[in-house]
Amino acid sequence: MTQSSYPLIAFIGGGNMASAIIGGLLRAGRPAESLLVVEPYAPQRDRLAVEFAQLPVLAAADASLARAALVVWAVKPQLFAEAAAACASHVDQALQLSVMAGVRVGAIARASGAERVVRSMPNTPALIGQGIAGLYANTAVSADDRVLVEQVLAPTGRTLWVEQESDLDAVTALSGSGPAYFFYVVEAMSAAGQQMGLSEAQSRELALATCAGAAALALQSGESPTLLRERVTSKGGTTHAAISSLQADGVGAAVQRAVLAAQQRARELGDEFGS
Ligand SMILES: NC(=O)C1=CN([C@@H]2O[C@H](COP(=O)(O)OP(=O)(O)OC[C@H]3O[C@@H](n4cnc5c(N)ncnc54)[C@H](O)[C@@H]3O)[C@@H](O)[C@H]2O)C=CC1
Ligand SMILES: O=C(O)[C@@H]1CCC=N1
Repeated sequence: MTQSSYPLIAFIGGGNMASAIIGGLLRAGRPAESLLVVEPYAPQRDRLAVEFAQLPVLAAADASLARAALVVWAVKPQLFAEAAAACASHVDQALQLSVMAGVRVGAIARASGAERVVRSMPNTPALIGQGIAGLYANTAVSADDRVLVEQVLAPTGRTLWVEQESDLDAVTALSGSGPAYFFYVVEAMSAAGQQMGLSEAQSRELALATCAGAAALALQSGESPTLLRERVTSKGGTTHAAISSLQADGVGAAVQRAVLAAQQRARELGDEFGS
């Protein structure tokens, strides 16, 4: 592909999530000049300049945004309306891709003036190319648009399309917020390691390597987590003692309640920002 044959991608907001996608695209060989970022916060612009040489970054929206085939919304949901007001007159012909939690396609179409909108819900492992992003497209989005979105997100990890926009609230609760649940469990396992006399570094290494290995085993074997758990659990052994303790404390139900609380919050955010 020649440099000029790459459709221009504009990012509104150049923070964590935008950086994860930009880093993936550059690593995959996309030229920096085929990207454009609007980032009003000067220290963040400096960080982008250090991390991504040659990346064109604007301090404010201007008419050059009109060249973008794809506009990626990567601001905090609370700042979307303000950011959209500054960009709408330049971006209304482009395909819109949002990574914002809770802002629904209707609100994005209205504020950007654009017809074609894809909402995505990525997660932070996108930073190392191991994320998973849920995707939802409105009816104006074409098959070619979907392919472009998949290409843009591919370097950050997997993608999964959902048919109902409301399913993105479940995706947000499960995989969007999910890395935090995992870190919470690792924190608790590491604390227990230290309580038993291991050092902080030893505890963390053992907990993280175990979780990474267990996830890789589950993914590669394709076997159910229940079967894999039962295979670790010897009758009358140590795992049985631990799982019995978790069950007595109602940890499984507590995790389910936590995920449903996140889904409820995702719905509330959607209602807040309008449909
Ligand atoms: N952090 C996470 O785990 C996930 C975050 N998200 C979503 O991604 C979005 C971005 O999150 P982060 O990258 O973590 O936030 P961030 O705060 O790192 O990045 C947002 C950037 O937008 C910039 N900004 C503020 N006002 C702007 C404007 N008017 N025009 C252009 N840029 C503006 C800020 O200066 C900041 O650099 C949020 O909507 C969040 O819901 C989605 C999935 C996971
Ligand atoms: O906590 C949040 O609202 C965002 C969405 C998913 C992860 N972080």
